[in-house]
This record gives sequence, structure tokens and C-alpha cells, in this order.
Amino acid sequence: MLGEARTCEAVVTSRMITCCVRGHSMTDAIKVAVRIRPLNKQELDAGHSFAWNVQGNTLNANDSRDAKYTLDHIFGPEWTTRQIYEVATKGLLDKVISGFNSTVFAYGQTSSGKTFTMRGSDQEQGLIPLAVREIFELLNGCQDREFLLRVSYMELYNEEVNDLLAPQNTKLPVHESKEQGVYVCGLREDIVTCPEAVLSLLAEGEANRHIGATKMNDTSSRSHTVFRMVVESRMRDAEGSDAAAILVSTLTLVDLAGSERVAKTGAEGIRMKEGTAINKSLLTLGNVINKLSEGALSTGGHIPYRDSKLTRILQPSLGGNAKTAIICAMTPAACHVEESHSTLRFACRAKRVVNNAVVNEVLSDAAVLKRQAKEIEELKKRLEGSGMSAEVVGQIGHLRGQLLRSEQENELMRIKLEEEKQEREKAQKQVEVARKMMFEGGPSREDLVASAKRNNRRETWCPGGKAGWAAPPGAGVLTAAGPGPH
Ligand SMILES: Nc1ncnc2c1ncn2[C@@H]1O[C@H](COP(=O)(O)OP(=O)(O)OP(=O)(O)O)[C@@H](O)[C@H]1O
Repeated sequence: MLGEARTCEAVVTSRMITCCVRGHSMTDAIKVAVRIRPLNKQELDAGHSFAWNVQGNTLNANDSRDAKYTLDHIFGPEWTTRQIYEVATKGLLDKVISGFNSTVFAYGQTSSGKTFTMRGSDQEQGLIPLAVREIFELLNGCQDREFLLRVSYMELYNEEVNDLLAPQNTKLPVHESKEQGVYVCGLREDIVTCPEAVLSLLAEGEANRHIGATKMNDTSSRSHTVFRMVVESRMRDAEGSDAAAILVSTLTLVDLAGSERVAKTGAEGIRMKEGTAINKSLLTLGNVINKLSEGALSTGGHIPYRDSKLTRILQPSLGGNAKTAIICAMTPAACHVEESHSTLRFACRAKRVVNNAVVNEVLSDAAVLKRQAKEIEELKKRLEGSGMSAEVVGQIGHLRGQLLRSEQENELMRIKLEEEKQEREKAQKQVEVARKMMFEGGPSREDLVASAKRNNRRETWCPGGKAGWAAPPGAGVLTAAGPGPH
């Protein structure tokens, strides 16, 4: 069952009275696997051989080069997507439920099997549908939390962002804010309550993505696609307590378009223009990975995230706040050995990139203050027990003073916001009454009662404002007991 669609912009205003805090963090290198597809008919017909040797998680080519590539996993043609899912990506999903962002993307030359891996085929489900089903299973097992899920699906086509769930939304701008980080403005998000709803949205989006035939692939992706699931959750019955933090995390699943050589794809006209845009953005991705693998983040070096929309959108997943896995797809054919070496060099560099994922919590200001007060009191008790110095007592006094000032500022801000809200609502009501007088001879009693009720509603954090945790008609908050309003 689908819920209402919302745009991302709503988040900015509704977050004014909240605070994003970072819970515990996990520093981890990006996990990189290689998937080698079987030789295809075209390659077999042309007499090309299987040009690679796999030994455990090391790979080398049957060529004159001495290059050996060691990665987290190497999956030969005998591996099914489900097996790859279990080994390489399943672990990331538990982390999404615990508030960490996770990203999986497929990289590789055209026709190497990226879409087959991510989306799947009629015969075999891809990583995206497998992950979607698993997420719902996991959250159904979480008895103590309730969940709200939203999905979006976009493509980057010729350096423009298009909304695959609302094809009229094209050329969407990419913005950055302190609260939200990098985000696509105006992208449609649908609330979802079951895997079938997500899969049907995926199919809807799929019909809108740019696909075209080249000499190397009859159904070549001409755009990068980014499917995102936002998982919000909170403890049941935690309203008003310092445990009332909302965890907000994202699962991002990306099917990149493949790098291509015009000589091999035979691309002309529009296909060639697409190929140029694809190669350009992949080049930037390669540059970002290069810089990160050389440690540019820790030395303050420039990382060219802004050189393409792809790297801007993937920024948190590359050296940032996310747990990331990359599946590098490659063909084993001898005729493409150059491209495969290039994919593997990318893979080895990506493996050296370290991310720092944190639990993403959103607290109301009141809850933040409550938590700080509790921490100070705990600290004080611990120090009292250990015979603390006058200096430490002074520090605690200072912290308390700071807390008091924050509380006062917070209260002033709250009063100001409340006054502004009332002013807005009053003005709105006056306009409504004037309109009724003009067109209908005055508001009905029911309208006045409904309007009074509306004004008494509580503001919630959730984007979309008053829809919040109260499930909108036909949509809603997911609970461990299953979909439905709570
Ligand atoms: N592991 C596999 N087993 C069997 N067939 C595969 C496998 N991987 C890919 N294929 C087949 O190879 C062809 C190309 O795969 P796919 O479209 O996934 O490539 P791609 O990397 O996404 O290409 P592009 O970058 O051009 O979009 C498809 O017909 C697909 O079904």
C-alpha cells in the first residue's frame, strides 16, 4: 500500500526546532567485491577465451602482465546473485536498521553485468529487490521500535537529475545544507509499508529510466540510477524521555552506467553524447576515489566531489558517513582484458578508502538538553565518588552554567516560534473567513470546529509536518506487528 508522496524540501523548515546528533561511530574501509559474469554469446561466437585466474580472493589475468588484484571477495560466474547478496551486502542492512547509512553500488564497463546484479532479471532477483525484502523482515523482527519508510528513485542522465517516480520532475537541483548534507531538491518520496509497494515503485521508475541499444549491450543503461530508502525509527512509548531520539538512516543502492569505448560500442549521435557524459562522471568518480585512497581526507587535500553530480550525490558514501560496499562487475573475455584491468585498479583503490559511519539521531532541543543534564549529573556522581579536585568542581559549575543558558535560549526560541506560528495561523484563518464571507456567506460551524482542532495539533519532526508519525490515510507507520497506522 502506498502512502502520500512528499518532497524533500519540507524537511528544512520542519527541522528548525530539532537537533541532529551523532551517536557512536564505526570507522571501516569500503568493502569491494568483484563479480565475473560468464562469457556471453557474442564473446563465445567470436572465439574469445576466459582470460582470468581466480585464487581465493585474488585475481590475475592470463597475459604478460604481472598484475595481481586482491579484494574482499571474488565471485566467479558460478555464483548466484542471492549468494553474493548473502556474502557481500546482507551485513550492511542490519546497520541501516540501527541508524547507520549504507550504500551498495555496482561499477564496471558496459555489458559487464551491473544491472543484472543490482536489478536482476526475470530468472534471478537482483540485490535491490533482495535488500528491500530483507529490510522489511528485519524491521518486523524489531518489537521495541516503530518505523517509517520512504523511498525515492532518481537517475543522472547527461549530468541532469531526473525523478524516476515523477517523470515530469526533470533537471532537479542538488543542494547542500548543514542539516541535510547533500540532497536533491524536489525529489518525490513515497511512504511505503510493504515490499510489494517498493517493488512496484521500482518497476514504475524502471519504465522511466534511459536505456538504449549499443553494439555491446541491447539494453545498455544510459544513466546512473540511485534508489534510496530512508528508514526512520523510534522506541515505542518514548515520547518526552531522553530515549525519544529518532534514528534516521538511508539505504542507497546505485546502478552505475558503464564506462565505454566508442570504438567498441559503435555509439553515434545521442548514444555518443550519453557515453561522453557517462565516461566524464565515472572519471570524476575515479578521481575522487584516487584522492581518498591517497588519504586526502585526513591531510585536508581537495577532493573533487563537486566535479560531477554523481560524486556529489554519492559524497557521504565515499569517505563519509556511510558503510559502503562496491560490486565491480567484469567480463572475463580476453578481448576486454584492458577494461577489466582498469576496473580492478579502481577496485583496489576503492578498498583503501575509509568511511566513518555514525548512528544518525534526531532529537528535539528539549530531549538534547535532558540528555546533557543527565550526562552532567552522572559525571558529577562519578567524580564525587572518586574525590574530585576543586578544578573539576569548577568545570562542572561552568558546564551547568552553559546548560542553563542553553535552556533559557531554547525557551526563548520556542516562545518565538510559537508566537510566529500563531500569527501565521491567525492570518490564515482571517483569509479563510473573508473568503467564505465573500463566496459562501460565512464559515459553517463544522469548519470552525475543524479549524480549532487543527490549531491544537502537535508539531512533529517528521517531514511533511503534520502527517508525521500519525499515519496518513492509506499509508503509515510500520510497527513490528506489520504495516498499518499505530
Ligand atoms: N552473471 C550473469 N549471468 C548471466 N548473464 C549475465 C550475468 N551478468 C550479466 N549478464 C547478461 O549480460 C548482459 C549485460 O548485462 P547488464 O545489462 O547487466 O550489463 P551492464 O553492466 O548493466 O551494462 P550497461 O553498463 O551497458 O548498462 C545482459 O543480457 C545480462 O542478462
